[in-house]
Amino acid sequence: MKVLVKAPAKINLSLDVLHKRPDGFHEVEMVMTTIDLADRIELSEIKGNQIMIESQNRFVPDDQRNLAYQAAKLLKDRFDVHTGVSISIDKTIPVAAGLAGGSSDAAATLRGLNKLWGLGLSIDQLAEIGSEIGSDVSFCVYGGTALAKGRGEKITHLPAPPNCWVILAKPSIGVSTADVYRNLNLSNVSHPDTQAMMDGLRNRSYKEVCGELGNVLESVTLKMHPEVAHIKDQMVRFGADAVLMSGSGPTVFGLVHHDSRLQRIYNGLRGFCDQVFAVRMLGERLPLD
Ligand SMILES: C[C@@](CO)(OP(=O)(O)O)[C@H](O)COP(=O)(O)OP(=O)(O)OC[C@H]1O[C@@H](n2ccc(N)nc2=O)[C@H](O)[C@@H]1O
Ligand SMILES: Nc1ncnc2c1ncn2[C@@H]1O[C@H](COP(=O)(O)OP(=O)(O)O)[C@@H](O)[C@H]1O
Repeated sequence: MKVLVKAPAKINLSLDVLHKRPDGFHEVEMVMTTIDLADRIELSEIKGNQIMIESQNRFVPDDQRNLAYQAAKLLKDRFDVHTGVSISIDKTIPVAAGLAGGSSDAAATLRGLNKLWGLGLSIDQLAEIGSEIGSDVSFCVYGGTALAKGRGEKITHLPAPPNCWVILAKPSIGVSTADVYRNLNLSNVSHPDTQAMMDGLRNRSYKEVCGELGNVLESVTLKMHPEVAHIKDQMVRFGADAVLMSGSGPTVFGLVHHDSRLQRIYNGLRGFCDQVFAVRMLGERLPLD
C-alpha cells in the first residue's frame, strides 16, 4: 500500500523572542501560516523492518538525520510497528531556508503513517508527538494559521490571512537556525507587536497585517549575510507591499495584493536570485484523512 502526503512550507508573519530558557531553547511568540509551496512525500510499505529515505535533492540527508526518518522511527517504536517503510521526498521547498521544509516533511510523515499503519491517532496526538522531533513540527502537523508559543510547540489557531500573493526569494546560502539563535542579543532588538498582528488577522485587514510584519531574528541574519538586506531592498523597490525575512532566514518574502505587480516583482528578483516563487497562502488547517 502507498500513501501520498503534501508537506507545505510556512512563513512567520511575526516572530518574537521573549527570553532564553534554562534548557537552552528560547521562549517565542510567532504568528505562522502555511503557503502553497510543498514537498510531496510518498510512503510505501516495504518488506523487512527498515525505514528507507530517498530524495532527488542532494542537501537532504538519507539517514537518521532526516526529520521524516525520525518521525517514522518515533511512531514505529512507540506503537510497536513491525513493518518496513520507504519514504520518498520530492523536494520543492528550499533546504535550510527558514521555511520549515524538514519540519513539514516530518509532520507529513506523521500524518501519512497514521493512515498507512492505521494507528487512529488524533491530530492533537500527532502534534504532541511532533514536538519531540523539532520546535516547528507541531505547527506543521496542523498547518493553517496559528500563534506558536513555548519553544514553538504551543499552538493557538488563528483566522486565515487576507487573500494575497506571497513572493519568496531564497539567496544561495543556507542558514543554521541554532547559529542565529546563538547570535541573538535580546538587549538590542525591536520586538514585533504580536497582539496587533493577531488583531489584523481577526479584522481581516491586509493593511494591518502588512504593517505588523516583524521578526527579531532578522537583524541577526542580516548582519551575517548582507545579501539578505539587498533582496529586501529590491523587493520593496519592485513594488511589494511589505517585506520580511522568514524564520531564521535567509528566505525573504513579500506580500503583494495586486496581480498586476506580481510579474514585475518576480522578473526583477529572477535577475539576480535563482530561487524565486510566487504562491498563495493556504490559510486554513490541513485536513486529516
Ligand atoms: C526559527 C524558526 C521559526 O519558525 O524556524 P526556522 O527558521 O528554523 O524555519 C523556529 O523557531 C526553529 O524551529 P526548528 O527548526 O524546528 O528548531 P529546532 O530543530 O527545534 O531547534 C534548532 C535549534 O534552534 C534553537 N532554538 C530553536 C527553537 C527555539 N524556540 N529556541 C531555540 O533556541 C536551538 O539552539 C535548537 O538547537
Ligand atoms: N526532510 C528534510 N528536508 C530538508 N532538510 C532536512 C530534512 N531532514 C533533515 N534536514 C536537515 O535539516 C536542516 C534544516 O533544514 P530545513 O528544515 O529545510 O530548514 P529550516 O529549519 O531553516 O526551515 C538541513 O540542513 C538538513 O540537513
